[in-house]
Amino acid sequence: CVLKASQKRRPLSRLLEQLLRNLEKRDPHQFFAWPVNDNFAPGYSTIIKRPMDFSTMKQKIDDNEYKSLNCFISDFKLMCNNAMKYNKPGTVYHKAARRLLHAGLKQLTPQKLRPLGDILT
Ligand SMILES: COc1ccc(OC)c(-c2cc(C(C)=O)n3cccnc23)c1
Repeated sequence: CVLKASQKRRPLSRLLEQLLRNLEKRDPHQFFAWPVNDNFAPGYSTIIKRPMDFSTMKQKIDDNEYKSLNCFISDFKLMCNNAMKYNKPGTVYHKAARRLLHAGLKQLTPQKLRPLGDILT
């Protein structure tokens, strides 16, 4: 069937959605799936000035807010670094963030992304 213009996804959006799905697989407990709630994380919104989570990244893709892959990667790093700032080392969340950051950046290396071709230039 022919896609209507409104259904056509921009090439960058399609790529970012694929990368996001792969990153989400590294968060099996879904600690990063939604915004962190101050009720479960006392003082979170005073300590973390720029919260980020996978659902917000998905919305930014849908709203075409990411103009480049680097902006997407910056939000991913921000999300993980927020967790390593708020949660003490040794906590389940700090460890999950460090593992997620490490695994995620391995998926986002130029070697892994080069096969996607000129979509990134
Ligand atoms: C225990 O189940 C959940 C479920 C969802 C969460 O965040 C979306 C979190 C969560 C995620 C985080 C993070 C990422 O810092 N966190 C910090 C303190 C207390 N809870 C959380 C935990």
